[in-house]
Order: sequence, then C-alpha cells, then structure tokens
Amino acid sequence: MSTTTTAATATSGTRMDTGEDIGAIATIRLGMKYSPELREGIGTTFLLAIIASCGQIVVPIAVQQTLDRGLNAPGGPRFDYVAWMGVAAAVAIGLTGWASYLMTNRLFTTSENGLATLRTKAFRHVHDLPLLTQNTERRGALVSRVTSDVDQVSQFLVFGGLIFVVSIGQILVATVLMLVYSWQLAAVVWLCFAPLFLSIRWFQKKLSAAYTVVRHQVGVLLGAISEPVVGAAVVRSYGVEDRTQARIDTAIQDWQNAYTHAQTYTVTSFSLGGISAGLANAGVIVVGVLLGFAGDMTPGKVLAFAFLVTLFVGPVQMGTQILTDAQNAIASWRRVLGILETPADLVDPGPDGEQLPRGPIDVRFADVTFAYPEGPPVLRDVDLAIDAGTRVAIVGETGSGKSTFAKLLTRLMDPVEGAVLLDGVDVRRIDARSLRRSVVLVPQEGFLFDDTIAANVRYGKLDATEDEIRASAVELGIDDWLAGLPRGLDTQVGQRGESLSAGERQLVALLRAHLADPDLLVLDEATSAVDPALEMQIGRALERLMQSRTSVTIAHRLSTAESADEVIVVDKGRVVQRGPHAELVTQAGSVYSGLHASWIAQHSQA
Ligand SMILES: Nc1ncnc2c1ncn2[C@@H]1O[C@H](COP(=O)(O)OP(=O)(O)OP(=O)(O)O)[C@@H](O)[C@H]1O
Repeated sequence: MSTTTTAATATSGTRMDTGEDIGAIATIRLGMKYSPELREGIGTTFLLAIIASCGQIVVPIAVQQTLDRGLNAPGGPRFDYVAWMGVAAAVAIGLTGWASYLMTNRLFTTSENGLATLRTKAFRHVHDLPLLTQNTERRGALVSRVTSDVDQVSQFLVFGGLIFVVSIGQILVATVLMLVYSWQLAAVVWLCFAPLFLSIRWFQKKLSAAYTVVRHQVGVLLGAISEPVVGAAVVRSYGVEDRTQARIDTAIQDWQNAYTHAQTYTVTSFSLGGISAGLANAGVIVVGVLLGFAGDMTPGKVLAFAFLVTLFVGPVQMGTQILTDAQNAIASWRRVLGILETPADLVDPGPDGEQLPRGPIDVRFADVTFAYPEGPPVLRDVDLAIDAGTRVAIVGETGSGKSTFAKLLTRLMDPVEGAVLLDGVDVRRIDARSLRRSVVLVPQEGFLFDDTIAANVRYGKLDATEDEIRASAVELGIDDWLAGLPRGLDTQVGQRGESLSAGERQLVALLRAHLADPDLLVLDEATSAVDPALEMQIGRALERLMQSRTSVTIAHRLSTAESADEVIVVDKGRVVQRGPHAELVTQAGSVYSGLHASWIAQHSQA
C-alpha cells in the first residue's frame, strides 16, 4: 500500500453533506434505502386506503339510490328498498371504518419503525464522521438533525402520509364516481381546479427551497441556544449575557423570517384552493340545473354530485396543506440523510485489517505532512522513529503542532502525505478495534460522563469488575484518594465531571487509561494547576501508568521533559531537535533551550 494519500482524501467530508442538491423523489428513495421498513407492506396499506376512501362515497350513493329508486321509485315509494339501502350503507361504513383503523395502525407502526432505524443509524454515523466535519458543524445543529429533523419527518409520515394516502384515494374515487354520474359536471370541477393543479409543481419547488432554509435556520437556532447553555459559566463570568442574547435573538429572527417567507407560498396555494373550490361548487350547481332542465339529470344525481364535489374539494384542500408539510419534512429528511451520506473519512479495514500484537509498540512517522482543510500545513515532512517501550516527551511553542501529532498518532485523523506506522504497519491498515485496544489517548481535559466514577472508568474496559478497578487504583497509588471520597467508586461526577476538582478529573482519566491497559499511551499533559498533594499523586500515577509501554506525552512541564527517555522538539510544524533533556538543554540558542529558560522563569515566579 502506498504510504501517501491525497489531500482530497484527508480533507474529504469536512463539510457535512446537506444533500440540498437532490430532488424530493430522490430524497424519498434515499430515505427508503436507509429505512427499508417504510416500504414493508406498502401495497396492503394502499389497498386499505382505497377501501377506507370508499367509506366516503357510501353516503352519496346511498342518498342517490334512496331518492331515485326508493322514495322516488316509478310505482310509488319502496320502503323495503330504503331499509335495505340503510342496512347496506351501515355495513359498508362499518367495513371501511375498520379498514381505516387498520391502515392508520400500519402507517403508524411502519413509520415509527423506519424512523427509529434512521435515528439510530444517523446517531451511530455521527461517531464515524470526520473529526473535522464535526468541528465545522456546530454541535447543536448536529443534534437538531438527529432529533428535531427526524421528528419532522416522523410527524409527516404518520399524519401527513396518512392523510395524503387517503386524500389521493378520495380524489381518485370521487373522480371516477363523478364521471359515472356526469362527465360534463366532472369536467367543470376539474376545469375549476386546473390552475391549482398546473401550478403545483411551481409551488412545490418554491416551498422546497423555502423549507430547506427553514430547517437550516432551525439548526442554527439550536446551535446558538446550546452553545451558551454549555458555556453558561463563561457567559456569566464575563458578563456577556446581552451579547449572547443578541446572537440568539438574531437566530430567532432569521428563523422567523425564513418561516414567514415559506408560509407565504402555503397561504397562496391554500387561497388558490379555496377559490377553485368556490368556483367548482357554483359551476356544478349552475351546469347541473341547466342539465336538469335539459332532462339529463335527476334530482338525486344533482344532490349526490354536490356530495361528491365536497368529497373532491376536501382532499384537494388538504393536499395543498400536505404539500407544505411534505416540503418541510423532505427538507428535514435531506438533512438527516446528509449525515448518513457524509463519508466516514477514516476507513476501517475491519477484521480483515492487521491486528497489532500485544506488547510495547514502536512508532514511525514516515515523511508525514498534515494540513487542516483550506489551511497551510501544520506538520511538514515529519520523519522519526520511537522505539518500543521508550518514554518520549513532545515539546514546542503553543500552536507548533503537538496536538496534531498526537491526533495522527492515534488515528483521529490521517496524514495528507506520508504514513504513520505502528509496529511497522500503516495505521490505515490496522483493524480499528485492534488499534483502539492497543493505543489510548488521554486528552488534556478527559471528558467525563454524568455518571459514577466506576461507570466512567469502565469506558477503558467495559467489563471491568469493581475489584479490577480497585486493583488498578492500588497499582496507580490512588486508592487512598478513592477511599476518601464519600461514596468511593459510586461517587457521581456530575455533568462533564463538574462535581470533581480538575485534579480529580485527571485521576479518573488516568484510572480509565490504566484499566484500558494500552501498549501505546499518548498523553496530552494537563496544564491546569492543582494543589501540591494532588499534583504529587497525579505525578506518581502517571509514572506507574507509563511503565512497560511506549508513551508519548505532550509535555508542558519541565519535570515531564526531564524524566523522559527522549525529548522531541517541534517548531512551526517541523521536528527541529530530539535527544535526552540533558543533551538538548546544553545546545545554546536552540528552541529547546529557549523553552527551558521560560520553564525555569515560570517556576521561579511560582
Ligand atoms: N481543527 C482545526 N482546524 C484548523 N486549524 C487547526 C485545527 N486544530 C489546530 N489547528 C491549527 O494547527 C496548528 C497546530 O495546532 P496544534 O493544536 O497541533 O498545536 P499545539 O502545539 O498542540 O498547541 P498547544 O500547545 O497550544 O496545544 C495551529 O496553528 C492551529 O491553529
């Protein structure tokens, strides 16, 4: 396998695919592909819809028959016929009502099943998305795709879809019956609705564009609201509530404008439907009476036709409303599908990939260059090897590329050029499970979930028993701290670990990493100051955690660099020095000696 990849591959998927360029039918087809449950038994549901629609025509036919053949029968009223007609109508209404119940049930179940699958798939795919895509899409907006957008589709499919299916059935049945009763009157009705039917495509396009903007603005709004909620402490401590509120107000205003704009098309199409309905009613009466005078119409037929026009007008009016809901739902569907259609940039070779053998790992960066999308290279031609079992400290000025180095090493991103090799194997060829098993990254601020300490450390080893966790704590020398907590391992850490101090959060992160027992430990050293006793405890735990494995630490402290086997100095994306601390520090005028001087100065100030 080539050791280089193209820039296009490395930066692919950095923009969330919004799917805005695919049409409504293509969206529905794609949606069906991701939620095949929606297609299940659709034929039977349609059949039930047709039967349910027939319920609507029972009354006009029964009225017409009762009038023309029962009460107005040529030889005088036939009451037995009227009675039979009443019984037949009641049975037919009962049967069609039952069909309607079955159809609603089926639509509800299949829609919810299909959308549950869609939600699960979309949520799971969020984890496969390129890290950089997740950075560009605001978290709130991303959440809105998996929640409110899916809800929008769900509401439409269950209620809109149901009414749509029934409406189409009713329009068809009403048209056929109208033709049976009088093709002239049927033509009058269709003629009155022609302008609406002919402009539907235009409305659909306008509504589609308008609702795409609405759904986008909903995402923006949720993003604007969720960010200050998460950063509430910063907002309050800097007293920027007004500015934050102003940003939210702008997002609300933008959403409202988009929604109002979309509504103008809905209102226009609805009004056009109303005008068409009025014209159709009037036209039927006038033409019906004229036909009656000519002897082509019975009173029963005219009355039945008046019912049929209502039967036709209702679903058409409803259809214009559904057109709006459908465009809103399709815009939402596109956004959800946009997540699924965004390719995962880090292709996992799966079980067919290479498995890393257990034991300390050796690392090689082979001419690695990396650039963030549309940015300059932040790591250039990095070529280095780290022997298995060594302890390495990466140092450099802020922004020099240290964290980027760590992300490439743990395959959170792939290089634009060159390759990262672990035990001689390109990381892109290693089975992701094996990679995650053997390589662990401890970030500066380890994320803690709102749960107990035990639950949080189990992210390192899902099946770890309490005894194992306690043994791990003993090995790290932090069992005293654990025992001193009011509820020990069952202590709740709060949201993002807010109920613990910064140092305690670090201890939980180290315990989690120790339980994972990696062969390569990549550590982004925390910069937050903690009290000296805890600092010592963290230092001791770190010392033990690094034993008998390869460790790469992004070091911010002199002591870490001093105790490492080797220090790698990064400057402006290049490795400019490497060697033991004692050797580097003697190289006068070097980047490292500058860093060393600033550490000493910091230390003496403290
Ligand atoms: N997600 C990103 N998108 C675009 N540019 C980024 C991104 N992350 C980092 N950079 C840029 O890449 C460069 C290297 O960043 P990096 O985080 O690797 O530096 P660092 O040495 O770890 O800095 P520090 O010591 O402050 O953590 C910086 O110029 C930074 O602005």
